[in-house]
Amino acid sequence: MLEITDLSIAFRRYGPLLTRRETRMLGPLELTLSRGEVLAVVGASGAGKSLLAHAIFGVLPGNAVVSGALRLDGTPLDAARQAALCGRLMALVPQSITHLDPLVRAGRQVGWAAGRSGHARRARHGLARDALARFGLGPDAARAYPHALSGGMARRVMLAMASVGSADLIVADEPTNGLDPENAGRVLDHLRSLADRGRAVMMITHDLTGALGHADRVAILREGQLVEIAPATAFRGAGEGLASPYARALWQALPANGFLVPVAAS
Ligand SMILES: Nc1ncnc2c1ncn2[C@@H]1O[C@H](COP(=O)(O)OP(=O)(O)OP(=O)(O)O)[C@@H](O)[C@H]1O
Ligand code: NI
Repeated sequence: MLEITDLSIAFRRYGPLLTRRETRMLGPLELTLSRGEVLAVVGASGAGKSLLAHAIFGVLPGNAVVSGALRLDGTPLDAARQAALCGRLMALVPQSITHLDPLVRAGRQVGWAAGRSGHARRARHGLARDALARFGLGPDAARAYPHALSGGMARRVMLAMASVGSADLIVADEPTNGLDPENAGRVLDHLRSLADRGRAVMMITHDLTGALGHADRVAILREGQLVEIAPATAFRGAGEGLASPYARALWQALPANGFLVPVAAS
């Protein structure tokens, strides 16, 4: 469904005497995402995970220089199409909870998202209520303004917004940050069920263990480079099924695998 070819992102900086420099932060990389699939994107802080998400939605800052090609269902995904499809055919769960409108009650914002995705006005309220309930939020949360929500509650409101419509492509940037294990499990299960119903899900996370139980494939980013894309089933044993030393080191460093210090990483 989504094809990313030769994608690079650099940032323009101005140096002394009006010199201009570009620093590459991501890529070049290739990535595909199919319907029915959960692709986890894993990497350390600063690896470029959010940049990848923002490139797909066309919401990078003005000093970003993007090259490469994105295609959605075989058609180029250019800026006009990104703007037209965002919140309809494709939905982003942003990493930062500041994306909620501070002046609007949470339930109403989920209702707006339902409206943007094409639902009739009279259906929005019920859809918003159901979407919030899926993530364990009741009427009190729906009535609250964002400042009165905890970080984890705000994140669940954003998840409800992204899943209230019928987006075919859902990109969730750190969807379980700030959530307790029960709610985190609920979120991962719901993302999995969206894929099982034929959507394509990209799940960005620091949490390799949480991702493995729910993802089909895992893409590993390191300092802007795509180190490896491995099936989730390759993360077992001593990581013999993984091609790169870095992926093996990440796997071996997990608590369940004995906290091996990733000395082998290169
Ligand atoms: N507007 C910007 N201008 C310059 N550099 C930027 C900008 N936005 C991001 N970067 C740089 O790009 C790199 C990747 O950032 P990104 O937000 O994608 O990381 P991340 O993998 O999502 O990290 P985290 O897990 O902390 O969210 C970082 O080094 C960051 O400093
Ligand atoms: Ni990020």
